[in-house]
Amino acid sequence: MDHVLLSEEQIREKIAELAAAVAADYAGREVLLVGVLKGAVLFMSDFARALQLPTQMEFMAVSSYGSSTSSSGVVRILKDLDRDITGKHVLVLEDIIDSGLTLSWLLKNLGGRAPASLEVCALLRKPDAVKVEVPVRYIGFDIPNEFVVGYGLDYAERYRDLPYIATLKPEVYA
Ligand SMILES: O=P(O)(O)OC[C@H]1O[C@H](OP(=O)(O)OP(=O)(O)O)[C@H](O)[C@@H]1O
Ligand code: HPA
Ligand SMILES: [Mg+2]
Repeated sequence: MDHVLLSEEQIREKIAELAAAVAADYAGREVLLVGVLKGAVLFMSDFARALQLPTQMEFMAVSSYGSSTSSSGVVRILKDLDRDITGKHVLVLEDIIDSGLTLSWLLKNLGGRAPASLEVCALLRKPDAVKVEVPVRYIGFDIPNEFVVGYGLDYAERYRDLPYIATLKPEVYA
């Protein structure tokens, strides 16, 4: 680990803010949260509890990084949604937008399934790494273009369990 970028408390406060914004915007509607596995699993679990609205949860697993620190650009569906989202208000929960390739692909894919609405809530975004612009309604933190781990984010499947977000020493992946 290099240094802690976002503490447990900073993450908790930000999730409360995001959940309040979503609750205000979606009042009176039922939201279908779609978590993108595996990275978004901790975010999904904390966000769903903070959100004071009736929600349902679905998960989709896609992978473009494998054990590398840069996106291959090739997105594979490892697990699809279990049900139809036609007519649903879908809010996609992502842990991070790095190149934007995963989300851009996912939004096209989900958009083709006729949801009533489709928005994104991402905890982290790296503005300097973006290769494709993706329309994102809710953003937690803009972070520097460094590889980060923790709070769901992995390097070669490790560190997802950390309760905070930290940068990884470059020599670990160089
Ligand atoms: O904007 P991008 O450059 O596409 O990167 C973001 C995506 O990469 C990570 O997933 P990963 O493929 O590592 O799968 P994982 O969540 O199972 O770790 C992350 O969880 C996002 O889904
Ligand atoms: O910085 C990152 N860390 C972990 N996983 C990731 N997937 C995209 N960017 C990252
Ligand atoms: Mg990963």
